[in-house]
Amino acid sequence: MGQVAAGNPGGCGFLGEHVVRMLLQREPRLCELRIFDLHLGPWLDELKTGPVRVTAIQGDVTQAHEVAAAVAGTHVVIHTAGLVDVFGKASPETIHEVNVQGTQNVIEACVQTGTQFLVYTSSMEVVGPNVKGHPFYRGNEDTPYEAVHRHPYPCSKALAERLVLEANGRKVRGGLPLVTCALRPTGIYGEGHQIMRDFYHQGLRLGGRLFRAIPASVEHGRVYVGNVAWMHVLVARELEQRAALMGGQVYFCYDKSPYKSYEDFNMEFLRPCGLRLVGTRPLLPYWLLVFLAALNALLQWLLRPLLLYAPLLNPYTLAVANTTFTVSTNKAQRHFGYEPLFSWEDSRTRTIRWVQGVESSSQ
Ligand SMILES: NC(=O)C1=CN([C@@H]2O[C@H](COP(=O)(O)OP(=O)(O)OC[C@H]3O[C@@H](n4cnc5c(N)ncnc54)[C@H](O)[C@@H]3O)[C@@H](O)[C@H]2O)C=CC1
Ligand SMILES: CC(C)[C@@H](O)CC[C@@H](C)[C@H]1CC[C@H]2[C@@H]3[C@H](O)CC4=CC(=O)CC[C@]4(C)[C@H]3CC[C@]12C
Repeated sequence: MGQVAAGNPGGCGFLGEHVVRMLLQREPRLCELRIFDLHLGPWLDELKTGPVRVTAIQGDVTQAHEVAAAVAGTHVVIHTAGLVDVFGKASPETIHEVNVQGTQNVIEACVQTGTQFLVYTSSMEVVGPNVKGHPFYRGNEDTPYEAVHRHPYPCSKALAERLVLEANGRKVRGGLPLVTCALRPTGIYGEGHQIMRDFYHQGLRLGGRLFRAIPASVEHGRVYVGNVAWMHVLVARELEQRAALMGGQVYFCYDKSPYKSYEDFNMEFLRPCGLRLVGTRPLLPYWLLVFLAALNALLQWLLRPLLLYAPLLNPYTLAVANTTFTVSTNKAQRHFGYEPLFSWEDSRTRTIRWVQGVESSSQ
């Protein structure tokens, strides 16, 4: 692959920023990087002084013409843009419009303008946990699992992923085949993770304590944002040479992060920052948590005309947190030589430092 011009819809988000920085640090053939996002970050300005031509484009993936203009002339597109909402902040229609129609617009832009390689950030949620609460224990890309969803977010990710995979092989302008690939991160953590910041602030408000709501036995797969970004860069690099093997494939994003409950895993970073998790088992019975989650959903609906009430606890987040979902796979290693760039110890240290930075900035 010669000189590379890459496009990154969603490049200003939590994952997107790490993908942008990883591309600039570790892709020597990159000559131009276009960052397309609804909300451009101020940090982009510091990137424009380097050897790579960095272009920040403010735009909306739901607007096909804006996407086409941004994609035209690129060699590869890394599509991380999305509405990551499981808290009821956006309507189901908006989630669908951004995540599904927006992805369709990215695909069509590649076809119409001749971009041959598309990497899509999918999600573990395409698989599960399903509405029946079936555990997915150390599963891989081929593990049979009844992927049944009702929530708008997982539904939108599953639809978008299917569009991307079905587009593999379509002829783009110029007659060459489009080569697509979807990456499925499990719960991403690291510098910039808003939910981790929310948990930290919640703990500060509660006198340095968080109260266990989920049994420690319920394990949730997590992956460090730097390793997810690295996997995206590797796929963007290898997709051309390994098109026959990788085209139309899905890959879970994984690293050496330990399998723990969502709350215990968060405490790996919050405990060194002075918080403690109260209770070796859930302090409230599950039926009461279900009631409180339903009450939050009712309050959100009643208050919507006045204000946005979107707490962490709602029926969906409780169900997901309470269902084991862990992956164990090496498909990415087998197909394109992926090895995590950051060890668990390094990932943990970097995340702790970031939370401590949140601590100092909020004092
Ligand atoms: N955060 C997580 O734990 C996981 C995230 N993912 C996926 O990774 C991707 C990135 O997620 P995060 O970085 O966590 O989310 P984020 O919300 O931090 O970033 C999403 C980015 O997309 C942009 N965006 C949203 N709507 C847009 C639109 N209409 N037009 C253009 N840009 C738009 C946002 O401005 C933001 O910069 C998403 O596709 C998400 O589904 C997958 C698995 C886990
Ligand atoms: C209030 C308690 C029940 C608390 O434990 C709730 C935690 C809850 C906010 C998180 C538990 C599992 C998370 C999701 C999981 O990591 C999978 C995801 C994949 C994505 O593509 C986007 C984010 C998320 C849905 C993630 C969101 C936060 C949780 C539901």
